[in-house]
Amino acid sequence: MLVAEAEEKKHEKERVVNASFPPLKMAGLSVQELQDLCKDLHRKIDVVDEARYDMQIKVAKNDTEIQTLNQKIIELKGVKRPSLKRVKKTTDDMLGAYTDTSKLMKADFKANLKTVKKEDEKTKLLKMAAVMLEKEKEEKKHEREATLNDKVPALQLSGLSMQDLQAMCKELHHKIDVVDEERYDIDAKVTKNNKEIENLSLKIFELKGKMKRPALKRVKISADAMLGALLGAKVKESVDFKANLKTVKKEEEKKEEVTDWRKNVDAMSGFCCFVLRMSKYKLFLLRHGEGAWNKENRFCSWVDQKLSEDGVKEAQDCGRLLKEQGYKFDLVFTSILSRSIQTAWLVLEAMGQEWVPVVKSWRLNERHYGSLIGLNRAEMALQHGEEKVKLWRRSYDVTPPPIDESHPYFLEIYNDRRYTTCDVAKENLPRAESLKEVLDRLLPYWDSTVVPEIKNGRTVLISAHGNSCRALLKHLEGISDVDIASVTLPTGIPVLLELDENLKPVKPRQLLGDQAKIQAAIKKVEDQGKAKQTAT
Ligand SMILES: O=C(OP(=O)(O)O)[C@H](O)COP(=O)(O)O
Repeated sequence: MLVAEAEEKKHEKERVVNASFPPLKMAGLSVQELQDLCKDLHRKIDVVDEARYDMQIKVAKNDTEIQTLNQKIIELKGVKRPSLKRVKKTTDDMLGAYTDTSKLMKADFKANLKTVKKEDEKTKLLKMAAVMLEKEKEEKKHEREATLNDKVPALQLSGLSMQDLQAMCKELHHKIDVVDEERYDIDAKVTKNNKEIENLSLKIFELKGKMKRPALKRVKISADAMLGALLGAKVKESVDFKANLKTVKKEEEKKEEVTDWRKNVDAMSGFCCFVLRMSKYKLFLLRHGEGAWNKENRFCSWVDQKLSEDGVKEAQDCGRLLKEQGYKFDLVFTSILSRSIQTAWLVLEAMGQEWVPVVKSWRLNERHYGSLIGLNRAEMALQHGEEKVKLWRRSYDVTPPPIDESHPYFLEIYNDRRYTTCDVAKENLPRAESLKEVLDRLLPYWDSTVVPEIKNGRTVLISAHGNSCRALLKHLEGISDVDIASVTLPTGIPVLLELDENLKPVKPRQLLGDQAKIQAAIKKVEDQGKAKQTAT
């Protein structure tokens, strides 16, 4: 069976590599055409070689991460790691160590930082560490360029005969195959490593014990509705029977709190009240196109993933649709995560409105999922049950356990230079958030920065994330804490809100595009929390 599997993998590899670079056809080509072919093949080697190089770096990074996670598991299982030696060092010694790269690897930041008492000394050290990291990044960049140039030297075509050119084409074509095969193998290793990291993270999560049980929300619900639910009638999944049974004391408690503006509207006989209020402003909310981790069904949150190929297409389609419908933007707001910025750029490009200013703020970032970051939703559902995953994902005021320094993505997030540019100090940035906490950090920005622009008559696009957009929708539409759980936004679909002079919606939100496809996309996002599937 193992042999058969290996054979199958070999064929798959050959199929993929051959499909990317079909056999060489040189018959009947002129000298000029052969030269062009050489250039084209040379460029392709560059592209494949760059991809190969980047993946190799990722493999090295993943290997280190796997080692760290394994170590963490050993620790959590109770086998003690030899304790770090807390060397008392003066600030000057430490600064010396940081400027001397040979000593840098040995410096134990955590232990030493604790010994440095004065705040200004700590700041000095952190600044030095930031400079070092920046320098290291630059060095890596140069190393990458040098390695790639070595591997694929510049093309020399002048003075070559037709025969020479044909030989060179063959050589280059062969080289592409070699590099592409290497790239394929490394790609397979990256996938394997990612899976392993995911499993190890899950194991750590398990070992750290069960998550804090979220406080149950006491929803007042009528006795009839509860009986209906018990008898199988369609009710909201978020209903908590135990809590409800305790709250239902008398039949008079049938009165349901209605804070959702749409319910108020229904209560006032349908849409009649909309026509009484004029639509003054149009506001567009957009959850970015599909990101790499949306595809892998992992909680992405503050990890900076780029758009997947499908995500790029979604953003471009969104821009084309908005253009077709004649919309024009004056200002775009994004988070400081690449996937929302990339989406804004692609939308503007597809609309031919690249000149429109784009303003970024961490306050539009995705909800901080704390220690859940990086974990696979379907696997979490398998371990903890779908209901629990739904609570973590959709309840309004449940905060997941915070991310801590041992989390595999902690440093990647908090060492990122972008978080030194925020309007709050890095140490005060969230370590985990409920949707409520997202709204709490988003509202001051909305009120102080976005609202004045809208009221000045600017048509605004907010290119952000599933949960930052949901938080804003909750605020604008007055959706209740309970009902917000059933609001799901698919990626790459623009949401149009028409607002009156007080920025209150005058009609239901419109998700623009093919409605059947939108419904299917919403279902796909909801199903991400189901145990059955592991990736989309
Ligand atoms: O990164 C995320 O959202 P995003 O793709 O909108 O940026 C979250 O992981 C979304 O997860 P959720 O749909 O389970 O709330």
